[in-house]
Amino acid sequence: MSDSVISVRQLNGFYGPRQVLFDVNLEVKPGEIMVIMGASGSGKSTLLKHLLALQMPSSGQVLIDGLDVDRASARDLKDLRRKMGVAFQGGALLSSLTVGENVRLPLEQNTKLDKNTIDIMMRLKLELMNLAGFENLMPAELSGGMLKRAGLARAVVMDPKILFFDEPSAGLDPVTSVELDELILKLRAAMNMTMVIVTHELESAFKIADRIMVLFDGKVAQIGTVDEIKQSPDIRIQNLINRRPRHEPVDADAYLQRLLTGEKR
Ligand SMILES: Nc1ncnc2c1ncn2[C@@H]1O[C@H](COP(=O)(O)OP(=O)(O)OP(=O)(O)O)[C@@H](O)[C@H]1O
Repeated sequence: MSDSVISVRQLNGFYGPRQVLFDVNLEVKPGEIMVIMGASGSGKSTLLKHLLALQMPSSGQVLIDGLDVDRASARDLKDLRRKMGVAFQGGALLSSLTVGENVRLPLEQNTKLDKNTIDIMMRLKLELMNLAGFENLMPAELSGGMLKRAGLARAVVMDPKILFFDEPSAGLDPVTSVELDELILKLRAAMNMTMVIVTHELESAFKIADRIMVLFDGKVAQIGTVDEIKQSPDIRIQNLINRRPRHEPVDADAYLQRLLTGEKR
């Protein structure tokens, strides 16, 4: 028995005949923030789809909160989905509803709670996201950072056990992005939620992650703490975190200059 909230074992994922995930293993512990990084096309979104039970393993196992998603009944999957909060870029707020109505929506659709209780829960989550008093505004009236926070409030309004967050910093300026990172940490502290976050932003990853998983071409390159990843002996990871291209173009003039002067790089 493992005490992991998420266990991925030897997962192989395909789109039709094309394999995009190869023998992926991952354990996420309760209350842990796991950040998934990797170049574009490395399989991050596909892995997320497996973790959300939107895609089933071709081989291998995905256990979420102890449930083997591939063997679970429709009813079990429905119950499982209630324990998962999702804040995705595509999952923007509904523009015709107020911020408050958007945040209330999951409670209205999935619970039989009365209006007052739903109201209190909505306000609590908005307050946690520093959006107290904004419930009557329309999404179009919010800034990019506020929209993200409102989306996050909606994702956690049902008190999920696990939060999945895709690209929290995308489209945000650096200051707003730092504020959002702080809110993510505050949220974890307040709700002791397990989180899986996909991000391209190194600074953000290093700030919020307990551990980072790095994917390359559908394979796990490394899973480790921030320090372990920073000191990784894997040259691909060093390239990723130092933002060097995979194959550095050779600058003939500079090379000749170094050769002539004996200067080291
Ligand atoms: N619906 C699909 N059908 C076929 N191939 C797909 C599909 N979605 C993704 N792929 C392919 O699977 C591979 C992994 O894609 P995925 O979107 O998981 O990567 P990613 O790391 O999330 O990329 P990005 O950072 O650009 O979002 C890519 O080669 C992609 O072209």
